[in-house]
Amino acid sequence: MRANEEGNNTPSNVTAARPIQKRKRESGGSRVVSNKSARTSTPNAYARRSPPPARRTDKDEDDKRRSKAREPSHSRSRSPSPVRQLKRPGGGARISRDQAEAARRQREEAERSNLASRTATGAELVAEHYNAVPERGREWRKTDSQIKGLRSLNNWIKSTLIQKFSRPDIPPQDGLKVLDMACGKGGDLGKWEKAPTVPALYVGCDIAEVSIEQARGRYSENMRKGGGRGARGGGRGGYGRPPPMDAHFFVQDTFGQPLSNIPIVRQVGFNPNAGPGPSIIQGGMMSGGFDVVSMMFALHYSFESETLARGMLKNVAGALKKGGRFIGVMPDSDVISATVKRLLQAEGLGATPGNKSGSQSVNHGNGDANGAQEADQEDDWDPEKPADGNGEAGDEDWDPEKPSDAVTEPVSNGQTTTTDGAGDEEWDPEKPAEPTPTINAHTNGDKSTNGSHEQPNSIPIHEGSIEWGNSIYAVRFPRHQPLTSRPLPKDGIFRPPYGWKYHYSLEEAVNAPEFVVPWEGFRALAEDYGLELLYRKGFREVFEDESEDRELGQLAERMGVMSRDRSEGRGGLLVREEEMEAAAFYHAFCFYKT
Ligand SMILES: C[S@@+](CC[C@H](N)C(=O)[O-])C[C@H]1O[C@@H](n2cnc3c(N)ncnc32)[C@H](O)[C@@H]1O
Repeated sequence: MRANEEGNNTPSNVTAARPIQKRKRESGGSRVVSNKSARTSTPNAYARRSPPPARRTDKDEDDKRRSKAREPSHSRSRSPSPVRQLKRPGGGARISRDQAEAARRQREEAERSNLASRTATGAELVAEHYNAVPERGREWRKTDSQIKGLRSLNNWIKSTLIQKFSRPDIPPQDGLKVLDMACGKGGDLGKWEKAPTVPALYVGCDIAEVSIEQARGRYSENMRKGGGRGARGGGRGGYGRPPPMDAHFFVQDTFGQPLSNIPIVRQVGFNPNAGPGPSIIQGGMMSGGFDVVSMMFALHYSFESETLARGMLKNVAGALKKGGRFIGVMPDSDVISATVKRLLQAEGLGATPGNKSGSQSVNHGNGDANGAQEADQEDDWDPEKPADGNGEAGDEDWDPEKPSDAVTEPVSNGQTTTTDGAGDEEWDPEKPAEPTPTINAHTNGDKSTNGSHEQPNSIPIHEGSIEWGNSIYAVRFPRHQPLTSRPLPKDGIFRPPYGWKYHYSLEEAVNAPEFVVPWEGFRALAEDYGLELLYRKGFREVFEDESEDRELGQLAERMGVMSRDRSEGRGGLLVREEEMEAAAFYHAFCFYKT
C-alpha cells in the first residue's frame, strides 16, 4: 500500500539555488506587486528555508526523507555584514564591479538568512499550533459545537469544490490522483471517498506531525469500515465495489520544501522547473503528475513572504499535470481590504468605530466587499453525483482546530498600552523601534462591557490594532506590521502583497496568526506558474449559487447546511447569520494548469 522510499533522490535542480531572476510581470502591470525592490527579485523558492521544526514520525521513510531534505540554513544564519560602502566612491576608493557584486550577494545572503530564521519560527508556530489540537469526536461536532452550522457549511463548500472540479474530462487510465498540500487530520478523506470520481491515489501532506498521525488513523479506520464510497457500491467504474482509495501521508512543509522530496510524488511525476525563468518553457506535464491539488484553509500561511508564496506555487505547479486543477479555500482579501479601509477611514473622519457601540462588526460578504470581486469565470461543469441517501454530515469534519496556548498572543489584562500587536514581536527579532502611530489610536470596542457581543477567545484589546468580527469570530490587525514595520494601508490595498499579518480567532476553533493573500497579486503570481483562474466565489455566493444545483442542494441537506423542512432554521437554512458572517470571510477558488 505504501510507496517505497528510495533514499534521497531529490533532484539537485530543485534544491540548488537558482539564479536570481526578474519576475516577468513586475515592470508592466498594476496587477502584480508594483513596488519592486531588490528583495522582490525572484528568490529561490526553497533555498534558505529552514527545515520544518523537529518532529518524530513513526514512519522510517519520513525520517529518512526529512534528514536528506534538511538544509543547513541555521548554520548560515549569521552571515557576515554587508560590505561597508566606502565614503567617497570614485578615484582610488572606487569599488570594482566585482566588489560591488560581492557586496550585493552578501546583502542578499543576509536578507535570506534573516528570512530563513523568521520563517522557521513561523513554520514552528503553525506546526505547534496544529499539533496541539485534540481530536474531537464526530458526535461533538454534530451536536455540541456552537458553530455546527458553520462547520457544516465549510464542509459542504469543500465538498462542492471537490464535486465540481475533481472529475477529469477524460478519466486517466490509471485513476485519478489527488495531492492535498495541507491535509490536516484528514478531514477531507471522506469527501474524496465519496467524490464522483473516487481517486485511485490520495497523497496527504501537512507540516503538523500529530495531524498526519491522526489522518493515517482516520484512513485506516475508513478502510476497516469498508473504504468509504466503495463500500456503498458507487465510485470508480460505477459497478460493484471499486478498489478503495489508496492514501499516503507525509509530514512535510509544503511551502518551504520541494515536494519532490517525497518519493511517491516523484513516481507520480513532478516538474522541478515549473514557474517563471528565462530558460523555462511554461507548460504542464503531458503525462504523469496529479490531476488535482487541494489546499483547504491553508494557503494564507504561505503569504508570510514572497519566498514561501513562490515555494507553495512551485510545488502546486510542479505536481499538477497539464489541465490539472488547483482547488482551495482561504480568507478573502476583498473582505479584508474593504473592512480595513472602512475602519481606518472612519477613524480619519473622527468616528471611533466600536468604542461607543462596542461593535466592530461589519456587514461581511455584502456591500463593497463582494462588490469589489471581479466577475467569476465560472466553470459550468455540472456534477452528476447520484444522491446516495446516506447521511454524510458525519463524514465531513472540517475541524479547524482548538486554540493552542502556544500561539495565543500575550494578553496584558486587556489594558495594554503598547502600540501594536504585542505578541507579534517574536516573529521579527530585528524589528526596528516602533514608530509612533500616526492615526487615531482608539482602543477596539470593549466587547465585554456592552453586553451585545461576547468577546471571542478573550482577544486582547490593543490600542495599536483594529479589530472586527462578531460573537464567534474576530480579526485583529496590528496598526504597524510586526514583520515589516509598515502601517496598515488606509486605502485597503496591501502592497507589496507579502507579510501582512493579522490574528484570526474563531469560537472553539482557530486562534492563530495568519497572512493576507491579496487576491490580484496572488492571481498574477499564479499565472507565472501556469495556473489560470477558472472559478472564484465568496462563501456566501458559493452557497447561494451552488445550492441551486440539485445534487449539491441535496448534499447540503445531508450535510446539515439546509433542512428539507423549510420551516426549520431560517427558511430551511441551518446556518445562523453570525455563522454566515464568519463564513463570508472566506472565498473558494479553482485554477487549471496550462
Ligand atoms: C485550518 S487547517 C486546515 C486543514 C485541512 N485542510 C482542512 O480543511 O480541514 C490548516 C492546515 O495547514 C497546515 N499547514 C500550515 N502551514 C503549512 C505548511 N507550510 N506546510 C504544510 N502544511 C501546513 C496546518 O498544519 C494545518 O493542518
